Amino acid sequence: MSTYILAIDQGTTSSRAIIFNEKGLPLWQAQQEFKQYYPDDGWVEHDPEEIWVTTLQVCQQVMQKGKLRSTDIAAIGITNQRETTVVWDRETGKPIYNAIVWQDRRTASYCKKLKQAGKEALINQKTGLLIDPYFSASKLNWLLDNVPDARENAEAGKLLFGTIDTFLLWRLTGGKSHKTDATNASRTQLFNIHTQQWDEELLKLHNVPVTLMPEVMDCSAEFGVTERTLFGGEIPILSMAGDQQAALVGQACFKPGMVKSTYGTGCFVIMNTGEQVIQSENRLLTTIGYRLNGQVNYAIEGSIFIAGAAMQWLRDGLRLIPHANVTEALAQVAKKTHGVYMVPAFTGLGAPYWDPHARGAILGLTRDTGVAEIVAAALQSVCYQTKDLMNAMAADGVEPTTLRVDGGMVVNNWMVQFLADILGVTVERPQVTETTALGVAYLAGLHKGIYPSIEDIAECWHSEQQFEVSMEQVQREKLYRGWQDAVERVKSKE
Ligand SMILES: Nc1ncnc2c1ncn2[C@@H]1O[C@H](COP(=O)(O)OP(=O)(O)O)[C@@H](O)[C@H]1O
Ligand SMILES: O=P(O)(O)OC[C@H](O)CO
Repeated sequence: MSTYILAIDQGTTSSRAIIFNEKGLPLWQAQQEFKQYYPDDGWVEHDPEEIWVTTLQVCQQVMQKGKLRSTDIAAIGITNQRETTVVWDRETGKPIYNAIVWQDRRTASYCKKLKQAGKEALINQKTGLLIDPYFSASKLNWLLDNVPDARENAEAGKLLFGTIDTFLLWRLTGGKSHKTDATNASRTQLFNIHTQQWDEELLKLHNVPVTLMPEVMDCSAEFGVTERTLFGGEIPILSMAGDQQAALVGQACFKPGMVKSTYGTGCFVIMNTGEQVIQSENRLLTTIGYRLNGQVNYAIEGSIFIAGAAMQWLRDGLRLIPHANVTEALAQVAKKTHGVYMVPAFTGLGAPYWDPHARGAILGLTRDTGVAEIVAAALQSVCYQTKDLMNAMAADGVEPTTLRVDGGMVVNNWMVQFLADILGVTVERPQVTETTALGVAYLAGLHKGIYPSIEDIAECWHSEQQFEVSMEQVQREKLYRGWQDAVERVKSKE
């Protein structure tokens, strides 16, 4: 029996495919970036056709690299940028509009009205989420209200909704399978995380006909088979999970209290809380970590909208650096006591502030501030934001002792060391940092029987480096107070 798993990782800035062996080692990879569309202030869109084409191409490329045929692939797993919303025509498969990306803020006023109508407690109790443009429901409502004929066609049952996992599944199966998994469903704000059903009251609140909604499955399940023509034969699709939850699995955080933090475009800290549903009193999200055999494993999450994206802004927006990989060397030569703080609130502030109107700032500049200090401040902002989230978790009574990190930014040793120092906890970096793809490969392997249980998966996790705390408490507190002061200055007055 073949034991190769093809993991599709459809992220915010690129589509990736990786083939893993049964030991969880990546053998071949392919990646393609795609275009970001910013049609208006705070709007972010993707072209779903570009998402589909880049995804298909990276899958085909990775199979070519490994000289593999469809029969050599035991299963496909799909993991994806979450919340991003697509609506398409059931007959033609054509999207009615671009995908509205999770970062998009166009529904801020709709969200404000929901808040003013006093709906936050209801939404929070049922979905574990807060009212913010981040989640799919307000985006879906916008599409139905603003795309010509959309509402009429939706009510006539002609349209389908999906997050990116569902859209890709629909295309991969030639329009035969309209499904999602519980983790992706839990980010829509239309899914009741207690009953595990689409919630009638929430569908009504957001004015969404239920006929649009996909079937919700476990993360390891029979999602469908690929259309023969795509890869020269059918390949079963046996897992799906939102990318941050997939990383929780890829980091083998299976025990309550274990935390992973992923540093890609944004940063997402997730703690496993087991069967316990923790309703945060500090504006964190309750979400589904994974669902296996109908058994729900809950998690608590803090989401930061800008992490690696701050490096992209230094590179593309300010042209201060040629590439993100020079930031480590620059930060090393920055003055130790530079006093510069960057608050990268380009699209508002996420957890625990949830201020969609806040905007970014660089504070504490002096005549001897140079590129190195600004770069260091950008890297540090990501670490300070992680501390904000860890503090919120601690205030909710769940305090982590170690942290497992992954994502494109964690190759930066300077940043990871500062993270350990500012948090005051040991930070662990695994051997395989493509944990998102790995997680969904594990989930597919679980269904296929390659891994008999999650305990077998946990044995595949190996540390590459541990970063121990080397900063004095007094220094940590002083630096963090400076950050808190900087955040106060960028918060909106609304
Ligand atoms: N050496 C580095 N130091 C800091 N940031 C980096 C470094 N290398 C890459 N990055 C950042 O990591 C991000 C890419 O991470 P990745 O996990 O691929 O993101 P995503 O999945 O969100 O597309 C980019 O925003 C990039 O700026
Ligand atoms: O594509 P990433 O890695 O930036 O992740 C995006 C998140 O899933 C948004 O919630």
